[in-house]
Amino acid sequence: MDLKPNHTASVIADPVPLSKSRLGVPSSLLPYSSAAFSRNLFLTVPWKTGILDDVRTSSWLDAMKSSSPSYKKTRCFNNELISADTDVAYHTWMVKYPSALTSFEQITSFGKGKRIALFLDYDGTLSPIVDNPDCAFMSNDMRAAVAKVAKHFPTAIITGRSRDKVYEFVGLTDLYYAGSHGMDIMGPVRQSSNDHSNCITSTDKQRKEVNLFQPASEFLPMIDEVFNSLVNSTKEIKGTKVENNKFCVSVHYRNVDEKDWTTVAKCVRDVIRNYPRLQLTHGRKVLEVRPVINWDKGRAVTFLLESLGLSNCDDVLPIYVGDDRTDEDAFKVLREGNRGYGILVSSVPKEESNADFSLRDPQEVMEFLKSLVIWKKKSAL
Ligand SMILES: O=P(O)(O)OC[C@H]1O[C@H](O[C@H]2O[C@H](CO)[C@@H](O)[C@H](O)[C@H]2O)[C@H](O)[C@@H](O)[C@@H]1O
Repeated sequence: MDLKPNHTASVIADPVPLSKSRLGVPSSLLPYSSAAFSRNLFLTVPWKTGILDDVRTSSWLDAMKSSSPSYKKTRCFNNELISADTDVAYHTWMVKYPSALTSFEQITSFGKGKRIALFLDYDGTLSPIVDNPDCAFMSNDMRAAVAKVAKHFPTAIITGRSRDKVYEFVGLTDLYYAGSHGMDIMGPVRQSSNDHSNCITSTDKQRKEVNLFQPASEFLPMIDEVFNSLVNSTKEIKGTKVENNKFCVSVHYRNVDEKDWTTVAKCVRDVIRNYPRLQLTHGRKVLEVRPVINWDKGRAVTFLLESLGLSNCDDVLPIYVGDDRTDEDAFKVLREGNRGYGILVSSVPKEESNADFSLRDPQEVMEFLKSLVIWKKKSAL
């Protein structure tokens, strides 16, 4: 792994045991699952009422625990520790979500004569999961692969991180970036994007004209306030890290002793109970506080396709690669109406996904990106 010098970040696999709930999360805790979509961007969250709070906290804990290893790690494979049981389960799971590498011909034969648009998640997809979120560097090889693929296909990174932070990690200019789970999009200038309020024309770091779309801009002061409260309320819990992702806040508990997870959950609950317009979602050992608006990574994909002039075209094949629960919104958008392919990155079996294919880890993601470039070059001959 080609990590930046002076940082020794160990790569972590996040086995999620299969359970009755979807992707290991009680369905009530999935993003937007209990929320009715309103006509505008704002949603109501019926479960945020006082009497349910204690129950909620224990559900939060269930969800937090569901992302921790529950079986013995026995063997090393591809830099990851996995169990023999998981290995069998993984191969069974792959029948439903076949490898995008072994299915490469199927993907490209469908993509023949079509314009491919690529959407890539960052953490766990382009960079391995590591203990310290500030050290989640992508390798130089991966950076080169992303740079090459972006020369051949319109490519966007869609991440839960702040847009500035992910740009700092990726450092490539030929891409589009959507931060804060799609709530902060810097994309190409297109007339159609102007239909959206909160969309302004701006310039990027290269002084190129771009469209900036921030549907949750009014939440900025609230998010800052909540970030400060969470930093303060969790400061005594060893290992907690609170990250300001501009339009959302991440509370990491990866490095917190499991006996203190209840305390983390309580701190978050106690802060957000004062903010009915904020909601909680779960990621990989992280609690994420975000505005209650009808916007997610799926909406960001639709928005970017529109901005690129690639929506409602039969000759376009969007491909989204991601590893997390929030990526399911994007997989769903592509699955509905057979618009494109979703590829779930996971080295362990997960529950039902809207993805079509899988890749084991960022290394395989890189192979997939390289294969796309080779295929594109060959088909141009
Ligand atoms: O949408 P993504 O690009 O996948 O971002 C989701 C969250 O990723 C980061 O946290 C995760 O990766 C960290 C580094 O490997 C890891 O330490 C943490 O446990 C993971 O949850 C990021 O720090 C979050 O802000 C993002 O929301």
